[in-house]
Amino acid sequence: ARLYTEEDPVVILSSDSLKQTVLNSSSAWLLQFYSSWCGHCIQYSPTWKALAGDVKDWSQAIRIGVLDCAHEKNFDICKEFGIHFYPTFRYFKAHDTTNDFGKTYRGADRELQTVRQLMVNFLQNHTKHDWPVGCPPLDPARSEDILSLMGKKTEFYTAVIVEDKDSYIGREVILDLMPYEGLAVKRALSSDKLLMEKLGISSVPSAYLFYPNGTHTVMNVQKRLRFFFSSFLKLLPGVHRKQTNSALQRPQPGNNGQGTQVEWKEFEKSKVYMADLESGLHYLLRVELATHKTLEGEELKTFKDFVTVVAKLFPGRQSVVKLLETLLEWLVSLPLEKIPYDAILDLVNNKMRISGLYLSEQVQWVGCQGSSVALRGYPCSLWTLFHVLTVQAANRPDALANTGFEDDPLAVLQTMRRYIGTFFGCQECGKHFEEMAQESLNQVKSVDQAVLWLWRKHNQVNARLTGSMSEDPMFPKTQWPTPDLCPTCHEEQEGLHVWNEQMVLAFLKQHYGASNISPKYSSNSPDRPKTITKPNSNVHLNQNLKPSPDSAPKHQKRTDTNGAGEKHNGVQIEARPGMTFLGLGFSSVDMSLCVLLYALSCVFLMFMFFFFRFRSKRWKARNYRPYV
Ligand SMILES: Cc1cc2nc3c(=O)[nH]c(=O)nc-3n(C[C@H](O)[C@H](O)[C@H](O)COP(=O)(O)OP(=O)(O)OC[C@H]3O[C@@H](n4cnc5c(N)ncnc54)[C@H](O)[C@@H]3O)c2cc1C
Repeated sequence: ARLYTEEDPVVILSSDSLKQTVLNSSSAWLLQFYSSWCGHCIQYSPTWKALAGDVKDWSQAIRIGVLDCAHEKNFDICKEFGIHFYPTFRYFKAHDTTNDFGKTYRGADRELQTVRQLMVNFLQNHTKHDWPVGCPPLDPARSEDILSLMGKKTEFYTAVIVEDKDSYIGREVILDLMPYEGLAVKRALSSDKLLMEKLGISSVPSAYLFYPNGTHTVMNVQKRLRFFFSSFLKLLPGVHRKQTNSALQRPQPGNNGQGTQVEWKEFEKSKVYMADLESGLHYLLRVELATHKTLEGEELKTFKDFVTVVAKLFPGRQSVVKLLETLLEWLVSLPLEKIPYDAILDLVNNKMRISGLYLSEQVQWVGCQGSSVALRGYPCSLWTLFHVLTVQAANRPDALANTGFEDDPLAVLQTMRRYIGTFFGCQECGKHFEEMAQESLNQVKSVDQAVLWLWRKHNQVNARLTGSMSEDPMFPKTQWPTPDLCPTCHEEQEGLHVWNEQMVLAFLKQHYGASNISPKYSSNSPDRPKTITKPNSNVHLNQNLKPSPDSAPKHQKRTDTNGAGEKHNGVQIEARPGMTFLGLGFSSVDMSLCVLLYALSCVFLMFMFFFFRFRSKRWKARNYRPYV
C-alpha cells in the first residue's frame, strides 16, 4: 500500500501533476519526495501527515505535498529533479517561473515543530513581488498602526499577538486565521515598550483584541498557547470561514433556500438538547428507515439491535423511552423473519393508542440548527445521539443486562457501525466510517475507550471536512471540545497541540451525560396520540402484525381518543374515535368487530336454543309414557 492516501491532508503528486502544480503556483510548496519501500519514510509518514493536518489552514500561503519516487511512473521525474536520497524535502517559492527544482532542506531535525517554523521562515523569504496571494503580512506591525485602532469603529475585529522576537506564535496564529473573515490578526514585539505600556501588557505572549464597536481589551485565554489563541478567535461571533465558490451558492444564513426565514433559537453550546435527540430519532424512525419497504435478514437484525441499544440507554423523556421499549418488546416477541416497515411505523405513531407513548413529529433543531436548512440537522443529531449512548453505556454498566449485549464494551459502537453501514442515507459517509472502524475498532477494550474512540473518529471526520461544502460557515469544523469548553483537555508538547485524554473522557462523560441534556424547546406531548395517514398508502395497522396485548408491559394502559382529523404539513392526521374499557383502549375497528361477533353469537345461541327445544318436544311427543 502507498504511504499516503486521498484521505490524508497532503496533496499527492505524480509525474503528470508535479510541474504544473508546484511551479509558478500562487502559494509556496513544501514537498517530500519519498520512496514507499524506504523504512525512514514509512516511520516518518505519521509526522508528515500530522504536520499537513496542523497547517491545513495555511494552504493559501504554503501547501504540503508528497511524491512517491518508488512508483514506476515517477522514476523519470525524480531523476529530473535530482532526488538521490529518501526522504528529500524541497521548498518551492510562490510565483517562481525559473523552472528550478526547489530548495532542499538538509537539516537533521525533522520534528514537526521545527519543520513548521521553517515553513514560516521560508514564507518570510518571499519578497513583495512574489509574496503568496492571500498570505497576510507576517512582519511585526507598527505600534502607530495598532494604537490608531483605539476607539475606532471598524467592520471587523483586529487581534494583536504581542510576543518576543524569537516566538513563532504570532505568525502561526496569523496563518491559522487566514481562511477566516471578520477579523485581521497582527503581531507586535515585546521590545516595543510604548505599545506594551499603552496596551497594559506585562507578560508575553499575550493577545489584545480590538472589537468592531471601538472597544478593546486583553484577550482572556486559559493558556497562552497557539491553539488557544487561534480557537478563541475562530469562535468570535461574526467570524467565520470564507466561503468557497461552491459554498457561495448555498442558501444564506437564516434562509431555507425557498425564501422562508428560519426562526433562530438561542442555545448554549455547553449543553446537549433533548429536542435535537428527539428530532433525530423522529427522522431516523419515520423518514430514513421508512424508505425501506420491509426489513428482513441482516437489516432486521441491525434494526432490532439498534432499538435494543437505544431503548435501554436513551436517557430521554418517559414517553419516548416507553415507546422504544414497546417497540423492542414487540420486535422481540415477533417470530417473523420479515416485517413490513409500515407495521413498525404504526407502532412508532402509536396507532394502538397505548397511553403514555409519544415521539414528536415536529423537527426542532437547537444545538444542531444550521445557518440554513440545508446544513447540519440530522447528521449532527446522529453524532450527538451516539455520543450520548456511548457515555450512557459507560455511566450505567448494568443498563444492557439481559439483552445479549451485557459485558460487551463495543455494543454501542458496533450497533452504530452497522446502522451507519446499512441505513444511513449518506453512503459515502458510511464507507468512510466503515474504513475507520476496520482500522481500529478492535483496539477498544472498555466502555471508556469506546467513548474516546467515537470522539477521536468524529474529530477525524471534522478534520477531513474542514472547508468542505457541508461545513456551516457559522459552525466551522474544529477539533472538539474547543478550549473554551474544556481548557484542561488541551496541552502542548514540543510546540504541538496534544489532548489530555483523561480530561477529555471526563469532559465527554459530563457533556453527554443525562444531567447535561436540556429539555428546552422540546415539543410537548399532545393531549391525545395521533395517527398519520400517508396519501395513497394503506397504513391501517396490519391485524396479523399487531403486538399481542401480552407483549406490552403490564404497567401500560390503553386509552381512548376522540376528535376529528386535521391537516398538518400536507399529511393527513387522522384521530379515530375509540373507547376504553377496564383500562384497555379499543379502536373503532376493534369495536365494530366486537359488535359483529356479539350479534353473530346471539343469533347462534338463539338458533341452538330453538333447535334443542324443538328436538326435546318432538322426543317427548314420540316417547310419551303417562306412567313414567
Ligand atoms: C457517522 C457519520 C459519518 C459522517 N461522514 C461524513 C463524511 O464522510 N462526509 C461528509 O461530508 N459528512 C459526513 N458526515 C456528516 C458530518 O460529519 C456532519 O455531521 C455534518 O456535516 C454536520 O456538521 P455539524 O457542523 O453539525 O457538526 P457535527 O460534526 O455533526 O457534530 C455535531 C456536534 O457534535 C459535537 N462534536 C463535534 N466534534 C465532536 C467530537 N469529536 N466528539 C464529540 N462531539 C463532537 C459538537 O457539539 C457538534 O456541534 C457524517 C456523519 C455521521 C453521523
